[in-house]
Amino acid sequence: MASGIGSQSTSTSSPTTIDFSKSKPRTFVLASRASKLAQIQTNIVRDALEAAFPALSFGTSFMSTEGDKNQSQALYLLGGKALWTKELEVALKENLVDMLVHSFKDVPTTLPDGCEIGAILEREDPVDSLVVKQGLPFTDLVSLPDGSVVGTSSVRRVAQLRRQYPKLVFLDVRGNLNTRLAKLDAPDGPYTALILAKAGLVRLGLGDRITADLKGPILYHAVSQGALAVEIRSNDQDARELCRALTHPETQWKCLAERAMLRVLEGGCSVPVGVESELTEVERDEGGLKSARLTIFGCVTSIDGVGHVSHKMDERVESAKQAEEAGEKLARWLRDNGAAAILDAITEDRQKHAEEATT
Ligand SMILES: NCc1[nH]cc(CCC(=O)O)c1CC(=O)O
Repeated sequence: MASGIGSQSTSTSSPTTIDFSKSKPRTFVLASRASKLAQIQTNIVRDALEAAFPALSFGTSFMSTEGDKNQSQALYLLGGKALWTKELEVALKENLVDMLVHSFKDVPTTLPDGCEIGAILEREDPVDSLVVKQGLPFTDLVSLPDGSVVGTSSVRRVAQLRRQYPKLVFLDVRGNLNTRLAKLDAPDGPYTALILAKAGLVRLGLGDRITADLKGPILYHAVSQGALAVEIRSNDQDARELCRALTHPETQWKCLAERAMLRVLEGGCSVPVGVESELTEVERDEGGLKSARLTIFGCVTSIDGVGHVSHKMDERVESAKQAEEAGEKLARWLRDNGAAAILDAITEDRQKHAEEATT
């Protein structure tokens, strides 16, 4: 019998009618990256599963991914690969684990064959936050002195902020959140401030480090930022059934619309695409979310911050699929109105760097 942490799951059957009370006991192993944030997020999902299915048992397993190991190369150049998910997906497919817990924004818009998103949990506040070095008096981006060094490894943040704050200097900063904050506060360190996702700080109990929240039009957040997703094997009916109970439909509709936009723009996790979405006039029935008005804003910015295309759409949607279609439509508008040229230039630049690195 499978039991304990990191144990191999032995159940491979997929019953057509699921009756967990009668089926053989099976421990569902949840897995994620090994960072403190990833572990906290995995525990959030495990707690939710235990609360919903008290008769079942759940274990956890943590591993490091390429994104954790490769701390030297700029994320911009590593862009487009499944940096934070690939090793985990291999373990999932080999039945070593059963459910992967991801920050949804780190999940590529196309999943490997045999894997699917089973659950999308309620989103934390998706905005980015400014975190100023301990002891400094600055309260927002405007108050930072000329030449201040702002740490972030995200091309989206750099591109959007360069446009509006040419006085600031942007510098890569890598490592998990605690490492980054230690680099920020180091007395002789270069950084005056960092830009970090609010959700990660809040989940780590570091919300008191937030100096200011940044949202549009100053900074549009990343696709799916702030939401957790659970990835499962497509043939694991039991896991799918469990996951269904965890999904927060409003978050699902918004995040799927945002991801559909990104997929059409053919960007990975590290392209300068910003988004904000909202559901209003929400109608519900016994089946859950029935219809809502989806307002979705999307933008694509060139790396130097000079080129910028944005658009906002508003549509009545009656399913997750229709929300995705709205996201796709927004992406096509952006592509046809200048985003294609910006993204092509980035692809070319990445290829140039890759060639230089190998010759
Ligand atoms: N790989 C970075 C990453 N992926 C998810 C989060 C934060 C949590 C979230 O967006 O759900 C972060 C840290 C950050 O961007 O500051």
